Amino acid sequence: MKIPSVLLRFPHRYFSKRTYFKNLTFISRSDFLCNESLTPVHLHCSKWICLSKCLSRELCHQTPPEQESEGLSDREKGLVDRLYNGLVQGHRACLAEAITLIESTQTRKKQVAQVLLQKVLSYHREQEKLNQGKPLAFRVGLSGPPGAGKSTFIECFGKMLTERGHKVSVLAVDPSSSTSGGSLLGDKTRMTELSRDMNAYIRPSPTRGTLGGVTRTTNEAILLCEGGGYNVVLVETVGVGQSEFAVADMVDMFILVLPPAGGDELQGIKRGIIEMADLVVINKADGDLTVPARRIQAEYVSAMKLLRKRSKVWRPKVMRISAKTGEGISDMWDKMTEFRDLMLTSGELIAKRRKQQKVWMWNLIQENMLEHFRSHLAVKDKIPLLEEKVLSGVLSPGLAADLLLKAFKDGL
Ligand SMILES: Nc1nc2c(ncn2[C@@H]2O[C@H](COP(=O)(O)OP(=O)(O)OP(=O)(O)O)[C@@H](O)[C@H]2O)c(=O)[nH]1
Repeated sequence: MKIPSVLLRFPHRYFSKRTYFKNLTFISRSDFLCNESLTPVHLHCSKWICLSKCLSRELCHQTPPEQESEGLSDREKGLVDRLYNGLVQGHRACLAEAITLIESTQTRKKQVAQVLLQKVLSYHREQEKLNQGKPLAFRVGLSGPPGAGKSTFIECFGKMLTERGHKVSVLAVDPSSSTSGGSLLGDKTRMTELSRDMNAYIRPSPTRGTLGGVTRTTNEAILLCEGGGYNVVLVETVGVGQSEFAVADMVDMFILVLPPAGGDELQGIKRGIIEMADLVVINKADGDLTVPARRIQAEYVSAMKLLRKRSKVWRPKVMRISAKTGEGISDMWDKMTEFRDLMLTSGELIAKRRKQQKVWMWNLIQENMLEHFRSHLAVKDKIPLLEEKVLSGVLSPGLAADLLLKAFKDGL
């Protein structure tokens, strides 16, 4: 059954009792009237009709998510149900617990987490169908060197969005935290006001060490945040490693935040990151830094003209903002929504997300295969010995790899 032009709306744009109407689906009155099969009406006002979620599930012919929990114990099923229900009702504590579950490295917990994720995915699919196939949330990657003002920016930007009725989640990707023992990002003390805002959720760094692990949990955390009703998901990463390349592969729009500093001070920033940016913002364009900010903006505008075109409908832009005074932040959001709308109407956004799903799948395969290889009985004991021989120059890396791969294949 096809429902024409079903719209998901932020209820509080139309009604004042925000919490009461949360998670209800609104369709326009004309669409309601031309579809005889839609009967259970919970609420009705001049322009919009409200349907309950259970009705929308029936309409989408989804497999009941209950079927996905086969194989779990009653306790585990109870946990999945509790987290799922809490999540879709927008409880932050359940979202936090669900993300902790997907970050777990224990095999059993990983299985439970996957069941929860499947349920959230089914919920997503049905909500997106009701939204005419349009994504429910805007996924934005944010990167920049330490000290560029990312947290000051997120605090200011996030507050502006929540005041406008959006729900914002901030996820920090920081693989360095596991090696250095300290976290560069995701520290809630850096965004004190936003972390107290009930319509914002800030998640500290993932705890799994490898970039692959972090990528996986961040991708899954994005889905959970969206399931929790967050319609703007910011993924923050520090722009001096590999993580921002991974983040660019999970978001709709990638933004680079730079300080008004010249080439020498930005040596840590890799050229590749600039190529990936859909928007470059020069922060701290206030006071004495206004003039240097203007100069850097002009430099980036001309440099970016030389970059390969990645989209048919969008040329990367360079803007000036001040996270301290808030100047330019609203214009920046306008540019971001312009980007999203153009990408959506041209079909590029959906194509990008599809491609990202494939990249994600292969990343997971790569990560798991390597883990499987390293722990396989046929090679596990040989690895240290062959590594030693490569280090001492007795064996070439190529030959050592061939020997290990052969042992692995023979042992399958
Ligand atoms: N003048 C001015 N200073 C700013 C602005 N934004 C941030 N700062 C200052 O720049 C410094 C670094 O800001 P942060 O927001 O901590 O920068 P960050 O990119 O999150 O840095 P890390 O926490 O090191 O990753 C702080 O002293 C801020 O007060 C701005 O718009 N104008």
